[in-house]
Amino acid sequence: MITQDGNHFPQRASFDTVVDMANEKRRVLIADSQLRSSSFGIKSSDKPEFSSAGRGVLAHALDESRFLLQHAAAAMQTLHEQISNTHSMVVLTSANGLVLKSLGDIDFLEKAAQVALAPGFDWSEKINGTNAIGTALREEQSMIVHGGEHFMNANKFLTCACAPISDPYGRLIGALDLTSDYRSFQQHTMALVKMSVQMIENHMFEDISSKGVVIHFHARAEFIGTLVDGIAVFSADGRFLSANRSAQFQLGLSFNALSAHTFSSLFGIPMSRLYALCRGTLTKLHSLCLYNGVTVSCRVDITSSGQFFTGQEILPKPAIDAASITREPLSPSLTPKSKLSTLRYLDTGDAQIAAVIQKLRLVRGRDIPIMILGETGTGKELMAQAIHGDSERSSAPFVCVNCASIPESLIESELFGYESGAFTGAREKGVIGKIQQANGGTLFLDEIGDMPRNLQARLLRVLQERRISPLGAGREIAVDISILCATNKNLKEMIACGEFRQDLYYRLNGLVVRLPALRERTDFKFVVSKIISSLSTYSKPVDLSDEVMEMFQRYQWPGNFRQLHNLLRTAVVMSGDTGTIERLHLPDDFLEEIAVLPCVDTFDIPAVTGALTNTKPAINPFANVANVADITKPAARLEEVTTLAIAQMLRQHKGNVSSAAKALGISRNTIYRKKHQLPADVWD
Ligand SMILES: Nc1ncnc2c1ncn2[C@@H]1O[C@H](COP(=O)(O)OP(=O)(O)OP(=O)(O)O)[C@@H](O)[C@H]1O
Repeated sequence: MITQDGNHFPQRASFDTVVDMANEKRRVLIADSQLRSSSFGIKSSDKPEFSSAGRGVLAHALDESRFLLQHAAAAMQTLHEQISNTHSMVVLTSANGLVLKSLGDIDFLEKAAQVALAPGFDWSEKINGTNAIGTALREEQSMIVHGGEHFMNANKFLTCACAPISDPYGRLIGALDLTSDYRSFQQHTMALVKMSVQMIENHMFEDISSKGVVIHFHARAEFIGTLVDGIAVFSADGRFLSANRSAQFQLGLSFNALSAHTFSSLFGIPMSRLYALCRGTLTKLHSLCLYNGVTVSCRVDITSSGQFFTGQEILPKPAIDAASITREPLSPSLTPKSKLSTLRYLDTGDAQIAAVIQKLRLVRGRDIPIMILGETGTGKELMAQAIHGDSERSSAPFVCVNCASIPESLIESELFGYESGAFTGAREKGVIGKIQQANGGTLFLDEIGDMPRNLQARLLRVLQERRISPLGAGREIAVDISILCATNKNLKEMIACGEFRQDLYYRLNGLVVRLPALRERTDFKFVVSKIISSLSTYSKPVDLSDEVMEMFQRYQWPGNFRQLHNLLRTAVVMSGDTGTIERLHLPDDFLEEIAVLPCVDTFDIPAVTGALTNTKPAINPFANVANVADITKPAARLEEVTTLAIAQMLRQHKGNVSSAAKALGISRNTIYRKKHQLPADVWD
């Protein structure tokens, strides 16, 4: 028998025997780790070396871990909410043990700061000796390290449970850890961490699902679509691509062992038979027999284009999708020409978006550089992917360079690449730069406004001459790329201040399109329902209560789609089987912000008023605030409105934070967070 951790146990071991073996195994692993720690030259009395890795290293690690961070955010938040007020912290690290993100209780955060659980600190065994993060990463299995089991005395007040995280290709990419004061040790902590890791790993399948045939399976049909759903992905011709933890567990094979298998060797039928079985019945469950004799229920996700989906996409599926699936044979040999437009997926009923898509279609195939403008999270990158997906270049690479997240010192080598020995520390074989990687396809320069000034000239040359010279190469390489870029900065202002080259600007802006902010979109309700249905594909449909929809429409969504997506992801999980997202499923910080907004009948929000006419106004927290007229100007920004309301209430309560917070229905912390923005007279 193989557990979900990959541990091997004899088939007929009793439960007690299994527990004893697990404990014994943990003791052995801790003892091994203690020996390793000594061999690293660390002493238990040493003060931990808690010098932060530095902004450059952290920025690089954050950039490299974007995929992990993106998929871990919601699970971390949910775990954090589950353990709030238990003096604990949730910590996400890279595969090297560098803390990328931590969430925790304020009181414990202060204590934890002394042992540096903040981003940028290194918890590998080499630095910290035996500890759950370092040891779990070293052993590639979940670990509890409790109190005195920590190698360093300074860490002995902690109890930590950590589980490693693998990407859909079976590569270790990080770890999730829950750390508390050792006195608050809970038996179920490890289970919570493992469940969160399973959520993160399953969520990552969104990204790989478009690359193959996705099989969801479980011996119990009702578990399909839940956390323990087995997910395995195969290429169109049946080669194994990926499997989540539950699939590995059910199949009794590790990721590496599965790599030698095919669909038919595991599920007992050839791929062509699967296609025939699924024709016209994609949502139906099929019964298949695994190679080990276990019968499982399966659901298969396949798209008409020979590409496949998990149902987790955020984009609407056009009605013809389903129809063509039932009509056409699901043959892997379909040519890219039958591919549905990806731009069309983004056209969800907003007039501004429709106009943008129309313009983009007019320049399709002309390799005209396109500049996408819009606030953060408005979908610029998604639009860039859609432009590429609709172009003749769609079978070649789409390479994204985020100019803001690459440290300035690395951006040149990242873009242009280098040859072996180009500089000290360069990799032996050299590195192919992103521009060359995009050859034949599309290079997307995200956050172009953050491109360092000295590299702007080099980039301009590439755009003019379509040639690059990698560092240390002494030769030029021709490249054939289509250029897209995006920014939320005002490049014209940057040009006026001398921060952005005018000639580069004109090279990049063959066509400029601006994406509307979420609050301006007239298809708001539609996109909300689309996102919800993508998030709740496997459970029963989820709705928003009228009250929540009213709040959503009143809110300004400074983080746009990204913020909406994250909020809904957690809300869908929290709403469980109730089928409706209610106020109690929304995060406190959102409720606090919405509480200080005037209700809809006092505010004129252009894009949503039409949709709001029949909605119930929320209780207006401004009812007691003097001088409401100041803050109800349509142009007032969310941040200003919030600050002004807090200032007015503080004046009214003579600087008493508790009373003002109570009157506004927000927490004292929210007021303290805004302290630096408040005028001095509010405290008098
Ligand atoms: N039309 C849409 N419908 C649903 N979700 C969307 C839509 N557009 C974007 N998203 C989601 O919102 C998130 C942010 O999108 P994206 O990264 O494309 O935005 P961006 O404008 O490039 O952000 P930034 O400026 O911060 O880089 C992603 O998770 C994306 O899937």
